[in-house]
Amino acid sequence: MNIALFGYGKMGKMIEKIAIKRNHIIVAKIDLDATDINFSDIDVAIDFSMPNAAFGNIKNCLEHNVPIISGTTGWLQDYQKAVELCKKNNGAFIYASNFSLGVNLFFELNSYLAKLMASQDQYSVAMEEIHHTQKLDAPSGTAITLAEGVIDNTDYANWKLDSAGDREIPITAKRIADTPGTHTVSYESEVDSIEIKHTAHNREGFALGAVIAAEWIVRKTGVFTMKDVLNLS
Ligand SMILES: NC(=O)C1=CN([C@@H]2O[C@H](COP(=O)(O)OP(=O)(O)OC[C@H]3O[C@@H](n4cnc5c(N)ncnc54)[C@H](O)[C@@H]3O)[C@@H](O)[C@H]2O)C=CC1
Ligand SMILES: O=C(O)C1=N[C@H](C(=O)O)C[C@H](O)C1
Repeated sequence: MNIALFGYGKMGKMIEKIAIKRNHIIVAKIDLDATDINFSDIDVAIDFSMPNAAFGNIKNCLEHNVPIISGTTGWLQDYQKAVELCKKNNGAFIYASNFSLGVNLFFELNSYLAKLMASQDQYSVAMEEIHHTQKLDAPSGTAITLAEGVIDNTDYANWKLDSAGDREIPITAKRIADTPGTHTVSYESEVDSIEIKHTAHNREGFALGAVIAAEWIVRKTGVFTMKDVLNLS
């Protein structure tokens, strides 16, 4: 498969390694706004760029009939516009806040635990995410997806960075050098705590998941999620 990388930073480079190992060809590495991209060569594009660049890259690919996988976080105010563009162009698009298999299993576990806790008013929920110091957005996209998993299954209505009011999930974001991504969901009562935690040891899981999603989406049309790719529920 001919793959174009939008964003050639920490993730772009890791995806390149894994894609080549899986016998794909990297036909373009776009690391800044570019106007001279040869879209006719590209079977699928993978975007791990920056919050202010992702939507433009997704739009560009969809308007040139190139399926696009995006893992960039911090641009979700434009997600619905991307969905509309995909439908209008009869294209193919996946956004995931986290492409690793482990985190996608963790999302399922989080939703299941939230369902169990929905009727247990003595517990209150909180989340913590820890990432490297270069991360631009907070809270992480993964923490937002985890919060949405709780909101969908309980009477929590919203999430908030740091302190939170009634029926709001507080998310703490910590930045510690060289931390690929650690997420904890905890339920506290007066007498005990329940915690679930996912720790990424490196970026390989994110990159492998993105390449698997790119392999999966070719010749499909529609807006998909990692649940579709991994056949979860
Ligand atoms: N969904 C997932 O599984 C994961 C998502 N991420 C997200 O992916 C994004 C990238 O992460 P990293 O590679 O660690 O960041 P990075 O900062 O190492 O790389 C981003 C690259 O994007 C480039 N860039 C800037 N403007 C661009 C444009 N208009 N078009 C193309 N490239 C452009 C920058 O020059 C930079 O090299 C972040 O939003 C991060 O939160 C990171 C890891 C996993
Ligand atoms: O910026 C990162 O590094 C990561 N970003 C994603 C997020 O915001 O959840 C996924 C992963 O945790 C690494």
